[in-house]
Amino acid sequence: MKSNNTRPVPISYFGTSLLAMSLLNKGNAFSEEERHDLKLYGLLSHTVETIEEQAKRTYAQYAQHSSDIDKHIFLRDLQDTNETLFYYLLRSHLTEMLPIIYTPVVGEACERFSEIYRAARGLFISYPDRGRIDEMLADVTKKKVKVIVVTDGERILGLGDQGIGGIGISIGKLSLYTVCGGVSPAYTLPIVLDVGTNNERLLNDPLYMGWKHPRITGPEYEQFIDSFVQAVKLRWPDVLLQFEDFSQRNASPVLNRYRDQICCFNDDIQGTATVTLGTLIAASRAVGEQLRDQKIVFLGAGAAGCGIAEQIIERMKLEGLTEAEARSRVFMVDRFGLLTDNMPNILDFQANLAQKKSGLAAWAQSDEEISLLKTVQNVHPTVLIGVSAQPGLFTEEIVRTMHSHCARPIIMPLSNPTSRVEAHPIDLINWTNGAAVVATGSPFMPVHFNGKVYPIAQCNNSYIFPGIGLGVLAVRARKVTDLMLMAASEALADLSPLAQAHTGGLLPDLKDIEKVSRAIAFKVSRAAQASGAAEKISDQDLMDRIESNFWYPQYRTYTLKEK
Ligand SMILES: O=C([O-])CC(=O)C(=O)O
Ligand SMILES: [Mg+2]
Repeated sequence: MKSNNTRPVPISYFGTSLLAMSLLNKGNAFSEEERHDLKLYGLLSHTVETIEEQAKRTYAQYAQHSSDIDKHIFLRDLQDTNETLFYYLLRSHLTEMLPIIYTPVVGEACERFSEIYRAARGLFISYPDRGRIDEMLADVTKKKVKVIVVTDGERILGLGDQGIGGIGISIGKLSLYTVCGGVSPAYTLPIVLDVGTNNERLLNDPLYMGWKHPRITGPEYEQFIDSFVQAVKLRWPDVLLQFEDFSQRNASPVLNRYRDQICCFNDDIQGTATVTLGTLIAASRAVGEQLRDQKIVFLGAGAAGCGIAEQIIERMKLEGLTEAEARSRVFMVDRFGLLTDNMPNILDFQANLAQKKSGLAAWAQSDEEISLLKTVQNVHPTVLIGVSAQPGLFTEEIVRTMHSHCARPIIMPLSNPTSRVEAHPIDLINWTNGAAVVATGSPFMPVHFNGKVYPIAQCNNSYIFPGIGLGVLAVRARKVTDLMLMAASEALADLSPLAQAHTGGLLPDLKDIEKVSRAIAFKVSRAAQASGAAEKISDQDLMDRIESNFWYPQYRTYTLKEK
């Protein structure tokens, strides 16, 4: 690990209040000199420890918990006590602990938020307090907030409305900004907008800690979101604002309203699209083709699915197809069947993705809804993507049918968490006799089949947003443009072991995630400059900026600030 700036940091906290500051606390790692200077004598036991020693003890404590949710609670406690140690531990056991602090276990933590609640973290901005948002933002003691993840908790992963429990996902995502993308935890802020909940279980739960009221909607909701965004702009004009897990109904309108007003993106629409596109470019290369050669069927035509589809179409155009050619290769199926232009109630963001019924062959001409199976039987897709949040819908029949027309089908059941996955990788590998190229949204163990080991790529936004954050911070980008997202996909695809060397995983190993984030940050920054969203600087300066922005979990030396 390289090192952060090593100069002693003057701080104004000492004694018990210093130990209570999770960003500054070092526990028994405070040196003799610091103990003296910062009035810690007697508050700590004799032995001065290194972070390695502390991490050994902490890992042993972690390992004593048998359930995943208890492990999650333990790690969150550590995060609230000593953030440097938390990130040190996480970084040392990333593959093991990422699923605990993030997808899938974070889903359960959101569902059970009020039950497992320990200590305050982040900001809760509730609708009844709408007149005081400026004041609430002023209560944040962090001097510089550079990345915010905000949710209104209405569509947490595939788990629906979790009310204020949604802040769990904001916390989890920001932990990844730090451990994967080197964004200092001192610069991050999780926020939940409490606009009520329609989850009956929460409304009837005496322990629920949020505003017990049905969700506000329509103009009241819009006005509230607007007050929030304007207050953020005023308080932290250069912040990167990540919208997370808003409902399908609100995600696109909110993004469209604010994407030119503040540096922001929607992780579920754009982050998912970016990582999926990167994975698909890599998968196409792995089977010796380009993306333009693929025929793609989606199950799930929500904001996330349509966001991915549009990004794929943009890329196919860059690879030389016309818009019409690209659109003719992408098919969206949702619970009403294949999306066609004669259907009533097509949503705005779906309209351009509906196939022209008149342009399809006889199989699509009856008035009945066209099922996923029927679509696969007739379209002969080479790529199948699941973003339906409905488990098990990629059935054996569908997968075998797909494989009968395509030697190396690319199959991506992306729904999260694990309980929502459209098919399990082991089945996909079995049903296709080992031929499928598989990527999932949640983490899965490698599959052993016929004496071979198949690593399962986790096509999750976590490959992308930390790198985007690092890049945006490095060049202080004013916007997140489509060009920047496209650059992030390409950077990821270029690092695919399977595409490069025809062996190994489709996506880079998690142990290389810092390298991946740096590479993405570099290309994203370049694209920001090319889009006019950031000042131009030389490659060397850019690399220096990325490196100097990268925070490592190491203790700094403190001295008491002179009054
Ligand atoms: O958090 C994840 O694992 C991916 C994501 O954004 C979602 O499913 O909403
Ligand atoms: Mg999400």
